[in-house]
Amino acid sequence: MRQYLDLMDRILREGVEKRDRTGTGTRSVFGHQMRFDLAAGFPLVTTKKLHLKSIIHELLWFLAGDTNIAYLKANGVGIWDEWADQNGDLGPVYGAQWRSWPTPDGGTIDQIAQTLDLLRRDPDSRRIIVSAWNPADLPRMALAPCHCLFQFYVADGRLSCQLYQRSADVFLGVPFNIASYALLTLMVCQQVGLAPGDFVWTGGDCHLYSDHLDQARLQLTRSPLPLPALSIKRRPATIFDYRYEDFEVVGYQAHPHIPARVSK
Ligand SMILES: Nc1nc(=O)c2c([nH]1)NC[C@@H]1CN(c3ccc(C(=O)N[C@@H](CCC(=O)O)C(=O)O)cc3)CN21
Ligand SMILES: O=c1ccn([C@H]2C[C@H](O)[C@@H](COP(=O)(O)O)O2)c(=O)[nH]1
Repeated sequence: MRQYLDLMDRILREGVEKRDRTGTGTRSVFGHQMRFDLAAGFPLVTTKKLHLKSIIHELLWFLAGDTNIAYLKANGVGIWDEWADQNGDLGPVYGAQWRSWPTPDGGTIDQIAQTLDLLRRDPDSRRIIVSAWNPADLPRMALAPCHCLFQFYVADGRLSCQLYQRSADVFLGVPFNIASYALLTLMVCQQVGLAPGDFVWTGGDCHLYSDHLDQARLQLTRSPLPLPALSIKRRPATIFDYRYEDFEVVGYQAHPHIPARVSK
């Protein structure tokens, strides 16, 4: 994961100080791209230990179209707690937009089902896109989508995915976001019968919060370890039928975890 260390290093060297919505303050660069060959290993950060558990459950929760934290809490995942209301609701965030984007006539669009259908029918299409950025719904969302648009691409029997992330908490959020989309791409590969290609991460406002700078510097003193592999133990009937137990990370070696405060 040299790519990830390079991004932190770039922000520390070139980043400008920038105030932000949360009041914490950041160092920020605008526009950055990283590429991960999914055939070369699963891109899970090795310079601090990450728990794939939260990442897997969050992705299954998005795919289920769920926007209430009850499922996450039931599985010991607390990453969305701070943003939920008294009933656990987050408003029409990722899951709602992915699975039931509202149409003007009162219907809904299942962007995930359409994406799998399009990948099978017309893999050369340049329109295989899922967008969570729904301006009409933004006022009702607890947090505007950060990973807001992704596109699939098929060439030489390999499936690639590119994400546009408009706002990137590089220390806490980005390791989650990379692993999550890498996992989603492997699941889609399995479903449509393609080999894994690249995951391309494109960031807009890429920032380190001012209370993450020491943690970032500590991480930069560490050497990346070989990437683990991600094994999917079963081929479920559809993209919506995966369970937590279907996934296993094999050979994950990592430096110790580095705690950090999340800005709200
Ligand atoms: N400021 C901010 N950064 C984010 O990354 C972020 C938000 N807000 N709001 C919405 C979601 C929630 N996300 C989060 C929230 C917390 C952690 C976090 O605390 N991670 C810890 C371990 C948590 C765990 O596995 O239970 C870490 O050390 O990675 C990560 C992503 C990503 N998003
Ligand atoms: O998946 C996620 C979700 C959120 N973030 C970060 C990026 C920002 O630090 C905040 C969102 O604040 P905005 O003012 O709405 O940009 O959360 C992330 O990195 N990944």
